[in-house]
Amino acid sequence: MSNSDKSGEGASKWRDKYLDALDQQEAAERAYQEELQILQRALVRVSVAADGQQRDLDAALELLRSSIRNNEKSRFHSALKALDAALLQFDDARDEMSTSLRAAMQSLIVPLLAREPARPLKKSLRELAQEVTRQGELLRSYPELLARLAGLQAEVLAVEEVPQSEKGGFLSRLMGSHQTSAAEGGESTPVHPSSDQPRERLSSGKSDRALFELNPNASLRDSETVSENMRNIINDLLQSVEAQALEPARVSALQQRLRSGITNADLIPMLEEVRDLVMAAYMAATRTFAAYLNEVNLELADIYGVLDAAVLHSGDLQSASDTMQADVLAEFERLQSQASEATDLTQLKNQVQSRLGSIRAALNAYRQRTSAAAPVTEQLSALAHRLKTMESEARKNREVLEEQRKKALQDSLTGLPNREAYNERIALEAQRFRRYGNPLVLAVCDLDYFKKINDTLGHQAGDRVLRVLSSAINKRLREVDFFGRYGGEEFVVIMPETTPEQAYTVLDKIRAAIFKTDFSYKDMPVELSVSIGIAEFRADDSAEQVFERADKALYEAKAAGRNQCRLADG
Ligand SMILES: Nc1nc2c(ncn2[C@@H]2O[C@H](COP(=O)(O)OP(=O)(O)OP(=O)(O)O)[C@@H](O)[C@H]2O)c(=O)[nH]1
Repeated sequence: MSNSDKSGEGASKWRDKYLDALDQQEAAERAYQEELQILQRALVRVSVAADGQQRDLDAALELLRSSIRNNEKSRFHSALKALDAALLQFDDARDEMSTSLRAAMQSLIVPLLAREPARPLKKSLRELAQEVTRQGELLRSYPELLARLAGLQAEVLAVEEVPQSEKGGFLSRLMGSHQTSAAEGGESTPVHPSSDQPRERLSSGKSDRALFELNPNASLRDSETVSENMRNIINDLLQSVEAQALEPARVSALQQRLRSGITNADLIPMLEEVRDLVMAAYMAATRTFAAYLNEVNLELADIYGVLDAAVLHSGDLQSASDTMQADVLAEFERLQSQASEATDLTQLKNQVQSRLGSIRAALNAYRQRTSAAAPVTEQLSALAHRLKTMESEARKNREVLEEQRKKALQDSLTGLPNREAYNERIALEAQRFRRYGNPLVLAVCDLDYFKKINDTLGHQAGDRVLRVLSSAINKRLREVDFFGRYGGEEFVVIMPETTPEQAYTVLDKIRAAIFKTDFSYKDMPVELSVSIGIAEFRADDSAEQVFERADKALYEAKAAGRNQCRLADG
């Protein structure tokens, strides 16, 4: 190849390379322009969304938008600088605002706490104060925090206005009454914090908390409708109650309320009602099943009686079988001895044939004697087999049922009877008290400063404290006393045949013993103490009224410094 050919080839290679590079450059340019446009559009949208927060910020955002719209590069840079400064200012202003909002919220909560509201209300207020400290930096959390504060404030103030006689029992307010009033049951009556029904006020205060427990990201606007998912779950629960044909009117009223759409404000009172219905349905189903098992047991006992008699009457079958076995064995023995004595094969063959004939005859005789009775015997043995299976199934069912019942009435953390078990027992004891008038005492115990234990050592330590405390109290009470976990760090003691003074002596000893207990968690000593409120049953008292008095005495014990017992006022 000549030199000029070589240089022509080299030039064309370089041209191709140059054209390729040019194509790549153009493609990169196009991509860059597209990305730039996307960024500009996004910037404009964000700036529109951020409008209206603050005047300086709005002006900086408008400057930025117009520089983008008119494609003015130099203005774009100065607009970015102005925006930066406005944002810093805005941040400071927002911090200031959240600090002053936080202070304002706390200054609203403190006077409410100073009014010494009932313990559950006090708890809710304290929790709210903590949440304000925790979440107070987020301006968007204020609508929810304010709604909670408004609800609690209404409760505190309204409780003070409602005369004692109209308040209803603490228990019924806390647990939710089993009977709903016409207003409560009304189709679309929204349950609002400002409602003047004491139970509803309390429930709605709890609603907010419970909602957050269900979904920490939940928005708590009372007027928001509840999600379809949640409505379906409630509906499923109602259907399971409906299947038990229990309180059909109440169930269909709830279903109708659900269909017409419920808001967050309605949710918790409704869930409380559904919970009561489901519990009642479960208990009713348990009772029905237990009654059925009882009937099966009685029937089994009857059938066994009949079988026993049949076995007695089948004595002749047994003797037929014995005769047949004896005949067959005798024939075999004869066969054996003849076989050993036989001198030739033909003789042996004849002897075997004759003996086999005898065995066949014995078997035939047995078959004839038993053939008449055979169907009855087979039926009896099939029946016995079926009965055995039924009996073992019934026993298993009984065990499962017993297990379920135990679980439903037991607190899983401490193994103590739970609030449902307390409800059953207190109703029984109150009935006995009304009939016989023997002294009956109810005490409410509450661990002191439990929150501090949880906060400093963690929930696991708290749980261990609850278990230790439960067994420490339980082992010091009599068999006839009832000791259960009412909820959280609160326990209840029912002491039948006991005067308040006797109860005081026993419980104060227990209190002192707990205070002396050396408890430590991971080598850290933890001081434990309890406060106890004690109240006796008086004529015409309901269990709720006595609970309320005991709880009030407990509150006084707490206020007087904790680690003490207090008798409710006469
Ligand atoms: N570890 C644990 N903590 C629980 C349980 N149930 C409730 N608690 C906590 O118990 C604490 C109760 O706190 P508070 O009502 O403020 O009562 P306290 O700190 O004992 O204060 P006083 O009763 O006034 O002496 C809360 O922090 C609850 O979270 C539980 O099952 N396990």
